[in-house]
Amino acid sequence: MGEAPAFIVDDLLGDYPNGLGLKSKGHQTAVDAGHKTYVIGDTDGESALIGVKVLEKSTGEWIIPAVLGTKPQSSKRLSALILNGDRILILKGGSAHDDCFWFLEVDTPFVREQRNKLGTEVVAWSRGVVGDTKMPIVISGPSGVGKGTLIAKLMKEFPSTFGFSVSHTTRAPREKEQNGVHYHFSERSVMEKEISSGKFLEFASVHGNLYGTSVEAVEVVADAGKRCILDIDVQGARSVRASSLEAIFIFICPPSFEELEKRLRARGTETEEQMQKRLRNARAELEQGKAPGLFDHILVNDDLETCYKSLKKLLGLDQVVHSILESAPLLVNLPQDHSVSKIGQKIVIGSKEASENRFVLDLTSLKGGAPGRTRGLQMYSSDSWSNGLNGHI
Ligand SMILES: Nc1nc2c(ncn2[C@@H]2O[C@H](COP(=O)(O)OP(=O)(O)O)[C@@H](O)[C@H]2O)c(=O)[nH]1
Ligand SMILES: Nc1ncnc2c1ncn2[C@@H]1O[C@H](COP(=O)(O)OP(=O)(O)O)[C@@H](O)[C@H]1O
Repeated sequence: MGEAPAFIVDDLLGDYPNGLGLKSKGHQTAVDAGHKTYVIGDTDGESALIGVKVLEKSTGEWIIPAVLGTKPQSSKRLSALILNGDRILILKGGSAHDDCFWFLEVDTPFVREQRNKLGTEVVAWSRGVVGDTKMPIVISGPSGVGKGTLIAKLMKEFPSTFGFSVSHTTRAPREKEQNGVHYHFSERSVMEKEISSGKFLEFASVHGNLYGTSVEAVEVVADAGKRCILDIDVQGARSVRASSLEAIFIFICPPSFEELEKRLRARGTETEEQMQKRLRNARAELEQGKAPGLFDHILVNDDLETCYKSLKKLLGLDQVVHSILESAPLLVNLPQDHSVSKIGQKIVIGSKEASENRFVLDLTSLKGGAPGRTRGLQMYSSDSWSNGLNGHI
Protein backbone atom coordinates (compact mmCIF):
# COMPACT_ATOMS: atom_id res chain seq x y z
CA MET A 1 0.00 0.00 0.00
CA GLY A 2 1.49 3.34 -1.02
CA GLU A 3 1.72 6.17 1.46
CA ALA A 4 -1.18 8.62 1.32
CA PRO A 5 -0.14 12.09 0.21
CA ALA A 6 -0.66 15.19 2.29
CA PHE A 7 -3.74 16.23 0.36
CA ILE A 8 -7.09 14.57 0.04
CA VAL A 9 -8.17 14.08 -3.51
CA ASP A 10 -11.74 15.32 -3.02
CA ASP A 11 -10.30 18.55 -1.72
CA LEU A 12 -8.44 19.33 -4.85
CA LEU A 13 -11.24 18.50 -7.23
CA GLY A 14 -13.27 21.62 -7.71
CA ASP A 15 -16.51 20.83 -9.56
CA TYR A 16 -16.42 21.36 -13.29
CA PRO A 17 -19.92 20.53 -14.43
CA ASN A 18 -18.89 19.91 -18.04
CA GLY A 19 -19.09 16.14 -18.13
CA LEU A 20 -15.53 15.76 -19.41
CA GLY A 21 -14.10 13.74 -16.60
CA LEU A 22 -12.24 16.95 -15.88
CA LYS A 23 -11.91 18.49 -12.50
CA SER A 24 -9.45 21.12 -11.51
CA LYS A 25 -8.41 23.58 -8.87
CA GLY A 26 -5.50 25.99 -8.99
CA HIS A 27 -2.17 24.34 -9.62
CA GLN A 28 -3.53 20.83 -9.84
CA THR A 29 -5.93 18.92 -11.95
CA ALA A 30 -7.25 15.39 -11.71
CA VAL A 31 -8.51 13.14 -14.46
CA ASP A 32 -10.20 9.76 -14.31
CA ALA A 33 -9.01 7.11 -16.74
CA GLY A 34 -10.53 3.67 -16.18
CA HIS A 35 -9.95 2.60 -12.60
CA LYS A 36 -7.27 5.20 -12.00
CA THR A 37 -7.26 8.89 -11.16
CA TYR A 38 -4.29 10.91 -12.37
CA VAL A 39 -3.44 13.93 -10.26
CA ILE A 40 -1.35 16.31 -12.33
CA GLY A 41 0.29 19.53 -11.25
CA ASP A 42 2.13 20.91 -8.31
CA THR A 43 2.01 17.57 -6.46
CA ASP A 44 4.78 18.23 -3.96
CA GLY A 45 4.54 22.02 -3.63
CA GLU A 46 8.25 22.37 -4.41
CA SER A 47 9.12 21.38 -7.92
CA ALA A 48 9.02 23.87 -10.78
CA LEU A 49 7.92 21.01 -13.01
CA ILE A 50 4.49 19.44 -13.28
CA GLY A 51 4.31 16.26 -11.20
CA VAL A 52 2.05 13.21 -11.52
CA LYS A 53 0.49 10.92 -8.89
CA VAL A 54 -1.86 8.06 -9.58
CA LEU A 55 -4.70 6.86 -7.37
CA GLU A 56 -5.72 3.24 -7.91
CA LYS A 57 -9.39 3.68 -7.10
CA SER A 58 -10.20 0.06 -6.31
CA THR A 59 -7.57 -0.18 -3.55
CA GLY A 60 -7.16 3.48 -2.56
CA GLU A 61 -3.44 3.05 -3.17
CA TRP A 62 -1.35 6.00 -4.30
CA ILE A 63 1.32 5.27 -6.88
CA ILE A 64 4.23 7.48 -7.88
CA PRO A 65 4.80 6.47 -11.51
CA ALA A 66 8.01 6.48 -13.51
CA VAL A 67 7.67 9.63 -15.61
CA LEU A 68 9.29 9.48 -19.06
CA GLY A 69 9.97 12.38 -21.43
CA THR A 70 10.67 16.05 -20.82
CA LYS A 71 8.40 17.33 -18.06
CA PRO A 72 6.55 20.62 -18.57
CA GLN A 73 7.15 23.61 -16.31
CA SER A 74 4.41 24.26 -13.74
CA SER A 75 1.53 26.58 -14.51
CA LYS A 76 -1.01 28.33 -12.33
CA ARG A 77 -3.94 27.25 -14.46
CA LEU A 78 -4.08 23.70 -15.70
CA SER A 79 -6.96 22.09 -17.55
CA ALA A 80 -6.97 18.46 -18.52
CA LEU A 81 -9.14 16.03 -20.37
CA ILE A 82 -8.84 12.41 -21.25
CA LEU A 83 -8.62 11.43 -24.93
CA ASN A 84 -9.41 7.91 -26.19
CA GLY A 85 -8.75 6.55 -22.70
CA ASP A 86 -5.00 6.42 -23.34
CA ARG A 87 -3.69 10.00 -23.04
CA ILE A 88 -4.55 13.17 -21.19
CA LEU A 89 -4.47 16.53 -22.93
CA ILE A 90 -3.14 19.21 -20.60
CA LEU A 91 -3.71 22.89 -21.35
CA LYS A 92 -1.38 25.28 -19.53
CA GLY A 93 -3.11 28.63 -19.00
CA GLY A 94 -0.96 31.73 -19.51
CA SER A 95 1.60 29.81 -21.60
CA ALA A 96 3.05 30.57 -25.00
CA HIS A 97 1.81 28.73 -28.10
CA ASP A 98 4.79 26.35 -28.06
CA ASP A 99 4.32 25.37 -24.43
CA CYS A 100 0.56 25.38 -23.82
CA PHE A 101 -0.51 21.93 -25.08
CA TRP A 102 0.95 18.79 -23.54
CA PHE A 103 -0.03 15.14 -23.63
CA LEU A 104 0.43 12.82 -20.70
CA GLU A 105 0.30 9.33 -22.17
CA VAL A 106 -1.11 6.86 -19.66
CA ASP A 107 -1.91 3.76 -21.71
CA THR A 108 -0.54 4.18 -25.24
CA PRO A 109 1.42 1.31 -26.87
CA PHE A 110 4.69 3.07 -25.90
CA VAL A 111 3.61 3.39 -22.26
CA ARG A 112 2.44 -0.23 -22.14
CA GLU A 113 5.74 -1.40 -23.61
CA GLN A 114 7.72 0.65 -21.07
CA ARG A 115 5.47 -0.54 -18.23
CA ASN A 116 6.26 -4.15 -19.13
CA LYS A 117 9.94 -3.38 -19.47
CA LEU A 118 10.29 -1.45 -16.21
CA GLY A 119 7.73 -3.51 -14.27
CA THR A 120 6.23 -0.38 -12.73
CA GLU A 121 3.50 2.18 -13.37
CA VAL A 122 4.64 4.42 -16.24
CA VAL A 123 3.39 7.69 -17.74
CA ALA A 124 5.08 9.62 -20.56
CA TRP A 125 5.00 13.31 -21.47
CA SER A 126 4.85 14.47 -25.05
CA ARG A 127 4.65 18.14 -26.00
CA GLY A 128 1.91 19.10 -28.46
CA VAL A 129 3.00 20.98 -31.57
CA VAL A 130 0.59 22.97 -33.72
CA GLY A 131 0.97 22.36 -37.46
CA ASP A 132 2.67 19.69 -39.46
CA THR A 133 6.31 18.99 -40.12
CA LYS A 134 7.43 16.80 -42.95
CA MET A 135 8.35 13.22 -42.17
CA PRO A 136 11.98 12.58 -41.17
CA ILE A 137 14.22 10.89 -43.73
CA VAL A 138 16.20 7.81 -42.74
CA ILE A 139 19.27 7.16 -44.91
CA SER A 140 21.11 3.83 -44.59
CA GLY A 141 23.77 2.02 -46.53
CA PRO A 142 27.17 0.39 -46.08
CA SER A 143 30.18 2.33 -44.88
CA GLY A 144 31.81 4.28 -47.71
CA VAL A 145 28.80 4.25 -50.04
CA GLY A 146 28.44 8.04 -49.91
CA LYS A 147 25.64 8.67 -47.38
CA GLY A 148 27.52 11.48 -45.66
CA THR A 149 28.47 13.05 -49.00
CA LEU A 150 24.84 13.03 -50.24
CA ILE A 151 23.49 14.39 -46.95
CA ALA A 152 26.10 17.16 -46.91
CA LYS A 153 25.08 18.21 -50.44
CA LEU A 154 21.41 18.29 -49.46
CA MET A 155 22.05 20.36 -46.35
CA LYS A 156 24.26 22.77 -48.29
CA GLU A 157 21.72 23.33 -51.05
CA PHE A 158 18.69 23.50 -48.72
CA PRO A 159 20.01 24.81 -45.38
CA SER A 160 16.64 26.02 -44.11
CA THR A 161 14.78 22.86 -45.15
CA PHE A 162 16.87 20.07 -43.64
CA GLY A 163 18.51 19.47 -40.29
CA PHE A 164 20.78 16.58 -39.35
CA SER A 165 20.00 14.29 -36.44
CA VAL A 166 23.27 14.28 -34.50
CA SER A 167 23.73 10.73 -33.19
CA HIS A 168 25.64 9.60 -30.14
CA THR A 169 28.52 7.20 -30.66
CA THR A 170 31.26 5.53 -28.63
CA ARG A 171 33.67 5.52 -31.58
CA ALA A 172 36.60 7.94 -31.53
CA PRO A 173 36.25 11.14 -33.57
CA ARG A 174 37.92 11.29 -36.99
CA GLU A 175 40.27 14.15 -37.70
CA LYS A 176 37.75 16.62 -39.10
CA GLU A 177 34.79 15.58 -36.97
CA GLN A 178 33.41 17.98 -34.37
CA ASN A 179 31.65 16.94 -31.20
CA GLY A 180 27.98 17.98 -31.31
CA VAL A 181 28.08 18.54 -35.09
CA HIS A 182 28.91 15.17 -36.66
CA TYR A 183 28.29 13.09 -33.53
CA HIS A 184 27.98 13.43 -29.81
CA PHE A 185 31.07 11.44 -28.89
CA SER A 186 30.32 9.54 -25.69
CA GLU A 187 31.80 7.16 -23.16
CA ARG A 188 30.29 3.68 -23.41
CA SER A 189 29.28 3.61 -19.72
CA VAL A 190 27.51 6.99 -20.04
CA MET A 191 25.74 5.99 -23.21
CA GLU A 192 24.61 2.65 -21.74
CA LYS A 193 23.16 4.47 -18.75
CA GLU A 194 21.33 6.91 -21.02
CA ILE A 195 19.99 4.04 -23.11
CA SER A 196 18.49 2.38 -20.04
CA SER A 197 16.93 5.66 -18.94
CA GLY A 198 14.99 5.82 -22.22
CA LYS A 199 16.88 8.72 -23.82
CA PHE A 200 17.26 6.95 -27.17
CA LEU A 201 14.78 6.44 -29.95
CA GLU A 202 16.98 3.63 -31.28
CA PHE A 203 20.51 2.35 -30.82
CA ALA A 204 22.68 -0.39 -32.28
CA SER A 205 26.12 -1.89 -32.08
CA VAL A 206 27.81 -1.15 -35.42
CA HIS A 207 31.38 -2.17 -36.39
CA GLY A 208 32.12 -2.75 -32.68
CA ASN A 209 30.84 0.61 -31.38
CA LEU A 210 27.53 1.83 -29.97
CA TYR A 211 25.55 4.30 -32.04
CA GLY A 212 22.19 5.79 -31.14
CA THR A 213 19.65 8.46 -32.03
CA SER A 214 18.40 10.35 -29.00
CA VAL A 215 14.80 11.55 -28.96
CA GLU A 216 16.22 15.03 -28.43
CA ALA A 217 18.35 14.82 -31.61
CA VAL A 218 15.23 14.41 -33.75
CA GLU A 219 13.11 16.87 -31.81
CA VAL A 220 15.54 19.82 -31.94
CA VAL A 221 15.50 19.61 -35.73
CA ALA A 222 11.70 19.46 -35.91
CA ASP A 223 11.38 22.29 -33.37
CA ALA A 224 13.55 24.44 -35.65
CA GLY A 225 10.89 23.84 -38.33
CA LYS A 226 13.24 21.65 -40.39
CA ARG A 227 12.95 18.19 -41.86
CA CYS A 228 15.15 15.74 -40.02
CA ILE A 229 17.71 13.51 -41.76
CA LEU A 230 18.96 10.43 -39.93
CA ASP A 231 22.11 8.63 -41.11
CA ILE A 232 21.75 5.27 -39.34
CA ASP A 233 22.53 1.63 -40.02
CA VAL A 234 20.05 -1.04 -41.12
CA GLN A 235 19.38 -2.24 -37.55
CA GLY A 236 18.58 1.35 -36.57
CA ALA A 237 16.29 1.71 -39.60
CA ARG A 238 14.43 -1.40 -38.49
CA SER A 239 14.00 0.01 -34.96
CA VAL A 240 12.71 3.32 -36.29
CA ARG A 241 10.27 1.44 -38.56
CA ALA A 242 8.92 -0.28 -35.46
CA SER A 243 8.72 2.97 -33.46
CA SER A 244 6.03 5.65 -33.46
CA LEU A 245 8.23 7.90 -35.62
CA GLU A 246 6.87 7.96 -39.14
CA ALA A 247 9.68 8.36 -41.65
CA ILE A 248 10.71 7.80 -45.24
CA PHE A 249 13.41 5.10 -45.56
CA ILE A 250 16.11 5.30 -48.25
CA PHE A 251 18.86 2.75 -48.82
CA ILE A 252 22.01 3.74 -50.71
CA CYS A 253 23.85 0.99 -52.65
CA PRO A 254 27.29 1.06 -54.27
CA PRO A 255 27.55 0.21 -57.99
CA SER A 256 29.80 -2.72 -57.00
CA PHE A 257 31.57 -4.12 -53.99
CA GLU A 258 34.96 -3.27 -55.54
CA GLU A 259 33.94 0.38 -55.91
CA LEU A 260 32.81 0.44 -52.28
CA GLU A 261 36.21 -0.81 -51.14
CA LYS A 262 37.93 1.74 -53.39
CA ARG A 263 35.95 4.63 -51.85
CA LEU A 264 36.56 3.45 -48.32
CA ARG A 265 40.29 3.18 -48.95
CA ALA A 266 40.39 6.56 -50.70
CA ARG A 267 38.62 8.20 -47.77
CA GLY A 268 41.53 7.07 -45.63
CA THR A 269 39.79 7.49 -42.28
CA GLU A 270 39.95 3.86 -41.07
CA THR A 271 42.72 1.51 -40.02
CA GLU A 272 43.12 -1.60 -42.17
CA GLU A 273 41.45 -3.68 -39.44
CA GLN A 274 38.47 -1.28 -39.18
CA MET A 275 38.17 -1.22 -42.95
CA GLN A 276 38.08 -5.03 -43.15
CA LYS A 277 35.38 -5.07 -40.49
CA ARG A 278 33.33 -2.49 -42.42
CA LEU A 279 33.70 -4.41 -45.67
CA ARG A 280 32.64 -7.68 -44.01
CA ASN A 281 29.60 -5.95 -42.52
CA ALA A 282 28.81 -4.31 -45.86
CA ARG A 283 27.94 -7.66 -47.43
CA ALA A 284 25.33 -8.38 -44.76
CA GLU A 285 24.00 -4.80 -44.91
CA LEU A 286 23.55 -5.00 -48.68
CA GLU A 287 21.53 -8.20 -48.24
CA GLN A 288 19.40 -6.73 -45.45
CA GLY A 289 18.89 -3.45 -47.28
CA LYS A 290 17.22 -5.25 -50.14
CA ALA A 291 14.86 -7.20 -47.87
CA PRO A 292 11.27 -6.36 -48.78
CA GLY A 293 9.27 -3.95 -46.63
CA LEU A 294 12.08 -2.11 -44.85
CA PHE A 295 13.19 0.57 -47.31
CA ASP A 296 10.83 2.68 -49.40
CA HIS A 297 13.51 3.56 -51.96
CA ILE A 298 16.84 2.13 -53.05
CA LEU A 299 19.30 4.44 -54.83
CA VAL A 300 22.54 3.33 -56.48
CA ASN A 301 25.31 5.85 -55.87
CA ASP A 302 27.37 5.35 -59.02
CA ASP A 303 27.81 8.85 -60.44
CA LEU A 304 27.41 11.25 -57.50
CA GLU A 305 25.51 13.99 -59.36
CA THR A 306 23.07 11.49 -60.91
CA CYS A 307 22.39 9.90 -57.53
CA TYR A 308 21.95 13.31 -55.89
CA LYS A 309 19.43 14.30 -58.58
CA SER A 310 17.47 11.09 -57.97
CA LEU A 311 17.49 11.75 -54.23
CA LYS A 312 16.13 15.27 -54.75
CA LYS A 313 13.49 13.93 -57.10
CA LEU A 314 12.15 11.39 -54.66
CA LEU A 315 12.06 14.05 -51.93
CA GLY A 316 9.97 16.26 -54.22
CA LEU A 317 12.69 18.94 -54.38
CA ASP A 318 12.65 19.18 -58.13
CA GLN A 319 9.10 20.52 -58.12
CA VAL A 320 7.83 24.07 -57.76
CA VAL A 321 7.52 24.84 -54.08
CA HIS A 322 3.89 25.33 -53.12
CA SER A 323 4.55 26.45 -49.58
CA ILE A 324 3.78 30.12 -50.34
CA LEU A 325 0.21 29.05 -51.01
CA GLU A 326 -0.01 27.00 -47.84
CA SER A 327 -1.19 29.12 -44.95
CA ALA A 328 0.98 29.25 -41.84
CA PRO A 329 -0.61 27.62 -38.79
CA LEU A 330 -2.51 29.85 -36.38
CA LEU A 331 -0.41 30.15 -33.23
CA VAL A 332 -2.03 31.63 -30.14
CA ASN A 333 -0.94 31.87 -26.54
CA LEU A 334 -3.36 30.28 -24.10
CA PRO A 335 -5.15 32.79 -21.82
CA GLN A 336 -4.54 32.28 -18.11
CA ASP A 337 -8.25 31.92 -17.37
CA HIS A 338 -9.80 29.81 -20.04
CA SER A 339 -12.65 27.38 -20.49
CA VAL A 340 -12.50 24.16 -22.45
CA SER A 341 -15.20 22.00 -23.95
CA LYS A 342 -14.81 18.97 -26.16
CA ILE A 343 -16.89 18.25 -29.23
CA GLY A 344 -15.74 15.09 -30.97
CA GLN A 345 -12.06 15.55 -31.75
CA LYS A 346 -12.31 19.33 -31.38
CA ILE A 347 -11.62 21.32 -28.24
CA VAL A 348 -13.26 24.73 -28.00
CA ILE A 349 -11.13 27.07 -25.91
CA GLY A 350 -12.64 30.26 -24.59
CA SER A 351 -11.06 33.18 -22.81
CA LYS A 352 -12.83 34.20 -19.62
CA GLU A 353 -11.57 37.77 -20.01
CA ALA A 354 -12.64 38.26 -23.62
CA SER A 355 -15.72 36.20 -24.37
CA GLU A 356 -15.46 36.83 -28.13
CA ASN A 357 -12.01 35.22 -28.17
CA ARG A 358 -12.66 31.58 -28.89
CA PHE A 359 -10.43 29.07 -30.59
CA VAL A 360 -10.81 25.53 -31.77
CA LEU A 361 -8.02 23.03 -31.21
CA ASP A 362 -8.50 20.23 -33.70
CA LEU A 363 -7.04 16.86 -32.71
CA THR A 364 -8.25 14.91 -35.76
CA SER A 365 -4.81 14.45 -37.32
CA LEU A 366 -2.54 13.81 -34.35
CA LYS A 367 0.79 12.21 -35.23
CA GLY A 368 3.77 10.95 -33.28
CA GLY A 369 3.68 11.03 -29.51
CA ALA A 370 5.99 9.73 -26.81
CA PRO A 371 8.86 9.28 -27.11
CA GLY A 372 8.91 12.72 -28.74
CA ARG A 373 6.41 15.42 -29.62
CA THR A 374 2.75 15.01 -30.59
CA ARG A 375 2.34 16.80 -33.90
CA GLY A 376 -0.46 17.70 -36.24
CA LEU A 377 -2.53 19.77 -33.81
CA GLN A 378 -4.53 22.39 -35.73
CA MET A 379 -5.81 25.69 -34.36
CA TYR A 380 -8.36 28.00 -35.88
CA SER A 381 -10.58 30.76 -34.64
CA SER A 382 -14.11 29.66 -33.80
CA ASP A 383 -15.39 32.11 -36.49
CA SER A 384 -13.87 30.07 -39.29
CA TRP A 385 -15.31 26.99 -37.66
CA SER A 386 -18.85 28.34 -37.45
CA ASN A 387 -18.52 29.71 -41.02
CA GLY A 388 -18.84 26.31 -42.55
CA LEU A 389 -16.60 23.86 -40.79
CA ASN A 390 -19.24 22.63 -38.35
CA GLY A 391 -20.29 19.93 -40.75
CA HIS A 392 -17.03 18.13 -40.00
CA ILE A 393 -17.69 17.53 -36.32
N1 LIG B 1 21.66 2.60 -35.52
C1 LIG B 1 22.39 3.69 -35.68
N2 LIG B 1 23.36 3.71 -36.59
C2 LIG B 1 24.08 4.84 -36.72
C3 LIG B 1 23.82 6.01 -35.97
N3 LIG B 1 24.68 6.97 -36.36
C4 LIG B 1 25.43 6.44 -37.32
N4 LIG B 1 25.08 5.15 -37.56
C5 LIG B 1 25.61 4.21 -38.55
O1 LIG B 1 26.82 3.68 -38.07
C6 LIG B 1 27.61 3.30 -39.17
C7 LIG B 1 29.02 3.79 -38.98
O2 LIG B 1 29.05 5.19 -39.06
P1 LIG B 1 30.41 5.98 -39.07
O3 LIG B 1 31.26 5.49 -37.92
O4 LIG B 1 30.14 7.42 -39.13
O5 LIG B 1 31.16 5.44 -40.36
P2 LIG B 1 30.86 5.52 -41.91
O6 LIG B 1 29.57 4.85 -42.20
O7 LIG B 1 32.01 4.77 -42.47
O8 LIG B 1 30.87 6.95 -42.33
C8 LIG B 1 26.91 3.85 -40.41
O9 LIG B 1 26.20 2.78 -41.02
C9 LIG B 1 25.96 4.86 -39.87
O10 LIG B 1 24.82 4.97 -40.70
C10 LIG B 1 22.76 5.94 -35.01
O11 LIG B 1 22.44 6.88 -34.31
N5 LIG B 1 22.09 4.77 -34.91
N1 LIG C 1 29.36 8.68 -56.24
C1 LIG C 1 30.61 8.71 -55.76
N2 LIG C 1 31.65 8.43 -56.58
C2 LIG C 1 32.91 8.45 -56.10
N3 LIG C 1 33.24 8.69 -54.82
C3 LIG C 1 32.24 8.97 -53.95
C4 LIG C 1 30.88 8.99 -54.37
N4 LIG C 1 30.12 9.28 -53.32
C5 LIG C 1 30.95 9.44 -52.27
N5 LIG C 1 32.23 9.27 -52.64
C6 LIG C 1 33.45 9.31 -51.81
O1 LIG C 1 33.49 8.06 -51.09
C7 LIG C 1 33.98 8.24 -49.77
C8 LIG C 1 32.94 7.73 -48.78
O2 LIG C 1 31.82 8.59 -48.78
P1 LIG C 1 31.05 8.98 -47.43
O3 LIG C 1 30.05 10.02 -47.79
O4 LIG C 1 32.03 9.27 -46.36
O5 LIG C 1 30.34 7.56 -47.14
P2 LIG C 1 29.47 7.05 -45.92
O6 LIG C 1 28.98 8.26 -45.19
O7 LIG C 1 28.36 6.28 -46.54
O8 LIG C 1 30.38 6.19 -45.09
C9 LIG C 1 34.27 9.72 -49.62
O9 LIG C 1 35.64 9.92 -49.77
C10 LIG C 1 33.46 10.38 -50.74
O10 LIG C 1 34.07 11.56 -51.18
